[in-house]
Amino acid sequence: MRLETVSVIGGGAWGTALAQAAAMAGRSVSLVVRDADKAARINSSRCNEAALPGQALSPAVTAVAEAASADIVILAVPAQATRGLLAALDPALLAGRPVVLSAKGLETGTLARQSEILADMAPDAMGFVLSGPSFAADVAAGRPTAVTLAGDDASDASDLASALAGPSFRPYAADDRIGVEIAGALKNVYALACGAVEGANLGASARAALIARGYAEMARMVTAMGGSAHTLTGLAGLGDLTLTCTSIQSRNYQFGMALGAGRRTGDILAGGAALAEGVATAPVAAALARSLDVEVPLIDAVDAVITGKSEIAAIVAGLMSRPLKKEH
Ligand SMILES: NC(=O)C1=CN([C@@H]2O[C@H](COP(=O)(O)OP(=O)(O)OC[C@H]3O[C@@H](n4cnc5c(N)ncnc54)[C@H](OP(=O)(O)O)[C@@H]3O)[C@@H](O)[C@H]2O)C=CC1
Ligand SMILES: O=C(CO)COP(=O)(O)O
Repeated sequence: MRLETVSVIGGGAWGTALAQAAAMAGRSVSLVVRDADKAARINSSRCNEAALPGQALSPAVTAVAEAASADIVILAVPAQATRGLLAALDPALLAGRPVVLSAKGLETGTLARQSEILADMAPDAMGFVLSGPSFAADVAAGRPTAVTLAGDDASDASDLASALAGPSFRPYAADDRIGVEIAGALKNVYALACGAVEGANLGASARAALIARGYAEMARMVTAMGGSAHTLTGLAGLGDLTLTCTSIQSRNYQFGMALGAGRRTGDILAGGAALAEGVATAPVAAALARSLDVEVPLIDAVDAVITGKSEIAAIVAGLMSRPLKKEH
């Protein structure tokens, strides 16, 4: 497999950071943004000011407004935009190529994982998923970061990991796409909950309990979907859950803090909140769990708060008064 050139589609924070990481790995990179003026501004200023203010871009990154053929395609748009993006792309750009899905979320309506959307829309593409503890600003600045890169074929995943690995970006190859995708989608839901704990001033002990019980829920979901709970011991599971559920830098955590302070989802969104994927994913994850008959009280709680069905105080009282049971 030739793995020299990379096309990153999506010029937000994560697309820009992944373009920078691929450039630092020695690849020649096109960063596909939605309009030509923005591409020109990025190329002349050598910075994507809207996405990663002040971050200088490697000379190996060129912004373009139209996707062209590349050896590796990386999709970095919000999870709800992936299907529409794929529908608009020339199938020849994807057929037989490694396509790396980097969005963390489940699709509204279909309950689909990102790799299921790819299989629907571009069945001839080779789907990989990339996830793990990695804030865009850290990756782009060259701070040490490690992620999981999973594909059906472990040897292809290793080749791709080698092509994208740089001095500060370390992808570990894996073969459990389901586990990696569910972990990446659900950690955002638990980050909303942990942010709400902070916003409602419920204490660090409550937040740690939430992380541990969230991890247990995640394991039930991954297993029910045919993934491996072992995947959760790695970067995409424990790693990203820890990062996102404890850091105010996380947009999901910030959104949760606003909920915890008593604000409504609609008001937070109307105020121009940054993308928080857990907001769309929580109701989908709750529906998915119901369809699989998996017990997920924390996901249900986040869903209830986000959709305005319940108040945080009532939810906490409800969770704390559930019948006592064995931990495992
Ligand atoms: N930021 C981070 O630290 C990380 C983010 N991720 C994941 O990456 C995904 C993207 O997040 P992030 O980049 O941070 O979000 P941003 O909000 O920073 O950027 C989203 C980008 O997607 C573009 N976009 C939206 N819809 C389309 C579309 N239909 N076609 C083309 N481009 C589109 C937007 O373009 P425009 O600017 O024109 O509106 C925008 O540039 C999310 O799933 C997130 O969970 C994963 C790891 C880390
Ligand atoms: O996924 C991320 C870090 O791994 C980014 O988290 P947020 O989208 O919550 O900022």
